[in-house]
Amino acid sequence: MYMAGTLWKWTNYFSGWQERWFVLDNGILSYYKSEDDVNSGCKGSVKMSVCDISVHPTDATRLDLIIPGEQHFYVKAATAQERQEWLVALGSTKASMVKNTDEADSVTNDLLKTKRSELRLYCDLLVQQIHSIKTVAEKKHEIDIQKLDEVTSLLSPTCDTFIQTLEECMYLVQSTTTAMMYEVNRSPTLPITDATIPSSPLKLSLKKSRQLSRQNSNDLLSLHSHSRSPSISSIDTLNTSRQNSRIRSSTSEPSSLESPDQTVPNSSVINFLTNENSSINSLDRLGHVQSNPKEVKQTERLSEIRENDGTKSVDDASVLKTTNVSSYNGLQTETLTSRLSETSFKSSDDNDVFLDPIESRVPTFFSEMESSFMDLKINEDAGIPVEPFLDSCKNLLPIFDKLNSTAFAPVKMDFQGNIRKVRTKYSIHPEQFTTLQSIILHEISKRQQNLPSSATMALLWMKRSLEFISGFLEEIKKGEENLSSAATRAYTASLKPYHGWVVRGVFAVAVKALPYHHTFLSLMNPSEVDVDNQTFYSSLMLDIETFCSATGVVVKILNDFFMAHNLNIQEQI
Ligand SMILES: CCCCCCCCCCCCC/C=C/[C@@H](O)[C@H](CO[C@@H]1O[C@H](CO)[C@@H](O)[C@H](O)[C@H]1O)NC(=O)CCCCCCCCCCCCCCCCC
Repeated sequence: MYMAGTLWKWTNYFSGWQERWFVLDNGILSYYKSEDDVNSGCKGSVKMSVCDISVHPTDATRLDLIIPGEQHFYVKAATAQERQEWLVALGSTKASMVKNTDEADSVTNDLLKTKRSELRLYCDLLVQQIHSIKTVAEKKHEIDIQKLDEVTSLLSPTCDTFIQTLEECMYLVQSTTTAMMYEVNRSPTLPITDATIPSSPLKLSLKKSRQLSRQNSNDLLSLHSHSRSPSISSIDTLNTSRQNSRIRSSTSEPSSLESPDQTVPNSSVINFLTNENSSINSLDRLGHVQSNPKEVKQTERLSEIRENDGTKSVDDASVLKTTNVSSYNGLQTETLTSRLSETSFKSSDDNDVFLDPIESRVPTFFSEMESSFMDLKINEDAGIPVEPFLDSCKNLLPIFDKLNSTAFAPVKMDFQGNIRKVRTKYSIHPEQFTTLQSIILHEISKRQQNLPSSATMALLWMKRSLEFISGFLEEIKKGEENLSSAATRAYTASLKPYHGWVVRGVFAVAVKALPYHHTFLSLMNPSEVDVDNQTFYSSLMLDIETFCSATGVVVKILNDFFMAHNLNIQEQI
């Protein structure tokens, strides 16, 4: 973490507050007479890991750094916002240093010691077994085949266990190293790259970081905790909202709104993704659209039609989506896709007028994704397949680059880091770890599930992140045009309960860097179509609905699993 800027430091009653140039680099905060003096040595410095940070009770620009029993630094920023930026930088530097040196390290070290002694044991066993084989084999004239079989049969499982334990050691070391480097480098000033570990922090002065602010009426300092039951799953919200936006089934009677010039054809609306057609282009896969752009002039019109004609739609796509969730609850889960595909075919068969959805749709960020949660084939026992899940998450990463602000760097790194943690674990035993749940169960059996570097924790935070993303998109779909408000509401209902003040500060900075609604829509628009085109807007809203619905199923399954295994840790980070 690197940060530099002007702060006023309390000197004494005679000189009062003196303007100084402060630099936070590599866990050390140093100050200089001025920016020009940076190369001629600092006037003082403090190591963040040993000092406490406190804010002044009445002065919103002041913060105090205290080395217990030794030294006090009283400093003031130019504005409350600048103080907040310093608090975030200083706080996260301190948090990452303390975290790495303390709990994570000691737990992992203990585990590594255990693993090492296990390895020693298997090694001794191997030596003994080879010795036994040698002894049997040396008796040239009277080789006891049965005995030989017996001693050699032990070799293979011992070798397997040895290798497995060795892999676990490597996993522990690798993920801890990754986590440590990742934590140390975690900073709102890092460049957004796809590199595994960022090589060097991007230097960003306060002047520059102020430019990040584009749109927000939120007060950066409003970091107070909101109470919420974290167990409320987003699926409940999804189900409720879905009831308000039913989509007509192929068999439903035409509603009064279905005059020929304004009909939303049944089949096209219901034509969600299909397994069978997965090779066809993504527009087709997500082709749940109006028949003709002219026919539905506004998205409000579309929802009006849906609300009005939804009452008879027992069989419709929205109900089916809910049915999938109910099926999951009854543990009869089919794939979301196969269920929807049935509907798609049924509706097309039942309708004489089946318009090609491609004609009336335009691509969106979602329809262009190579694969997403809509494509997940959830097992009958609700098992979530690992690779498709990770790919669906990975395909969300480009959004951070589109948002194009360093303020999202820590968020992207965390999300990406978690994908990597799960993938690393999966790669140890791809044949054994077929579902996310199998990975978690394995970690539980090894008592690794609560380690910061565990795949279980990574999945817990990924689930919370997906709840955030879904909540954010739901807000936009509901018509919220202030992205800060949308993000804040989604955040309050998903991640905030688990964040302490430092991380809430990171959110506050990120939310300030959000673009305007119109810019956001253009980021979701991969084609040349005008972003103000109504068909684009309608396509996007429908794609968002599908995305949120499919994500909701996954989140619900994970929620239930975490609850059932007492893994839904409530602690704040
Ligand atoms: C709309 C954009 C707003 C962006 C703001 C998003 C919310 C930011 C929240 C602040 C996150 C700060 C970064 C890191 C925080 C971590 O400390 C925290 C905990 O980390 C976890 O610690 C565990 C214990 O050590 C460890 O085991 C685990 O591995 C580790 O993850 N992590 C988090 O809180 C997770 C934050 C991730 C948030 C992802 C949000 C994704 C936002 C995407 C914006 C896209 C907008 C929607 C468009 C969608 C189009 C598809």
